[in-house]
Amino acid sequence: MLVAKNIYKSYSSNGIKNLVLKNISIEINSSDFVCIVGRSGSGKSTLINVLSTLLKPDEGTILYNNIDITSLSEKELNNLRLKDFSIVFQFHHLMPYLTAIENVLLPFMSNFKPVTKKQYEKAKEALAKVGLAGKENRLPGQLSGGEQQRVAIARAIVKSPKVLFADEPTGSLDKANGDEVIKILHNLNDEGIAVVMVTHEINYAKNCSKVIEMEDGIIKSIN
Ligand SMILES: Nc1ncnc2c1ncn2[C@@H]1O[C@H](COP(=O)(O)OP(=O)(O)OP(=O)(O)O)[C@@H](O)[C@H]1O
Repeated sequence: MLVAKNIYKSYSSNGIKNLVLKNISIEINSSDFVCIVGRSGSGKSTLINVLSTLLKPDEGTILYNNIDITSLSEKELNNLRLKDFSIVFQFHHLMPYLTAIENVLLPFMSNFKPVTKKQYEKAKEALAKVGLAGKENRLPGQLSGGEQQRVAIARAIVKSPKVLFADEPTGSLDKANGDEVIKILHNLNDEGIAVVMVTHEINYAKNCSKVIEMEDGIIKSIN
């Protein structure tokens, strides 16, 4: 479904080019739960950002259902991100003055039309899926850190994406809340969403269908 071929990515600052991804090739299937692991600075976040289209690679192709998404226009990329790809970060990035359900409804608001009853029901369903039924009308500040992250996951899945990218989704959580988030991601994967996750927590990589180990910008191993 997602095939990255010969990806190179560098950052430039003060005229100095830092090559961070060096000839990366990977294949992600629709049923995969992929974990990207590796030392700090090995290029994990850069890789997930390139795969999820947040960053453009310098070289290489990324085929999504046989379409090269590296050559899409910004408008086409936005469509892809709204429809098929979704992203969860280490920090939840919720709007503090909107309730949980209003935050989850945000992806429906990109066309400035009023939210429909069906969309509201979908948002409620997404919150129930992450174990937050009954807490729809709480503000983020009235939820625990783990619950806030689960609202962010509900927001990411409300439009039924095909691929969910998660960059250190448990990074700011304690073990119990981190475990809960991982369980939710596995449930979503069982329901048919491909998951691509960066994690420092080697235990969380154990139940993944693919573990990609990064080292200094190259893939050290794929298991
Ligand atoms: N926006 C940027 N501009 C310049 N250099 C960057 C930028 N983002 C990352 N880098 C550099 O690219 C390299 C890889 O960073 P990246 O964040 O992808 O690694 P990582 O494996 O995710 O690290 P961590 O586990 O610490 O989050 C690092 O040397 C980092 O300093």
